[in-house]
Amino acid sequence: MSRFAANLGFLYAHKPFEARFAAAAEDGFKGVEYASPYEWPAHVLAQHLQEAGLQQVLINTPAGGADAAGVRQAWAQGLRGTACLVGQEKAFRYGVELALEYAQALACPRIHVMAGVATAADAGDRRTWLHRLAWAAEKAASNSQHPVTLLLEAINHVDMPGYWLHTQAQAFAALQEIGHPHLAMQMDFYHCQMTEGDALAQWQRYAPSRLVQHIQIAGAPGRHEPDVGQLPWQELLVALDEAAYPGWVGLEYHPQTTTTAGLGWLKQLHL
Ligand SMILES: O=C(O)C(=O)[C@@H](O)CO
Ligand SMILES: [Mg+2]
Repeated sequence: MSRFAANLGFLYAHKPFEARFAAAAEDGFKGVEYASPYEWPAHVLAQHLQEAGLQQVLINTPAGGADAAGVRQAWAQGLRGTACLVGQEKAFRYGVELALEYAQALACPRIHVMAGVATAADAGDRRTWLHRLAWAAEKAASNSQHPVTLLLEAINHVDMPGYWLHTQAQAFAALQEIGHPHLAMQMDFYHCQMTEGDALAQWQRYAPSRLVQHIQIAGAPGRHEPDVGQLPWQELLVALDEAAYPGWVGLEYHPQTTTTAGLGWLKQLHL
């Protein structure tokens, strides 16, 4: 299962977080991703990765907060990133710098930069978003020991109402406008299917640009295993092969029963 990564925020959810690394390795995964490493010291997570023989393939910037306590509370407070929120300059910069520190400690090459949810108090601003992404990309590029690629992910409004970045077209236009080699696209086929209705067509539209550098997958609707629902998951995996997609596919779904029992769709691929 060389290119499939277990999302430890979603999979093995019945186990304590620390135990999910070994569980993923036992199921044959070589890579893991999770949105928020910030509840644990980076060296503790690095130890879990090393003991389980896993690579960290993706983390997110914090959901919000301009200091350590703020970062820990942000998700529960309903924050989902700060990049487009005008009033959140300090939190945005703090979050990017913290994410870069964690990425280096975990040898993680990709960071998803969360855009934020528009509110009545802060509606979000495209120019602010683009300007901050350009600043963050320069930061990500400037660490010669561990350069990182920053990713933009469109998230659907059923799961995350008001999320600023919700279409592939928005992400693609921003990337073209900024044109920075350390900025790329994270295409989550579940969100794609929920918002645009045709994940395969979206993949075919954006694949030639080579800007899609991380993929996530779940069945739609429902966000269970890819073979539950209408997602054309087999055609999508064939299309990734045809395009020689070199990256990871993160399994970001809520298993219907247990994670291991629900891996039949993957095992049948004989990887
Ligand atoms: O919700 C998703 O989809 C993600 O990939 C997360 O990173 C956002 O929390
Ligand atoms: Mg996702």
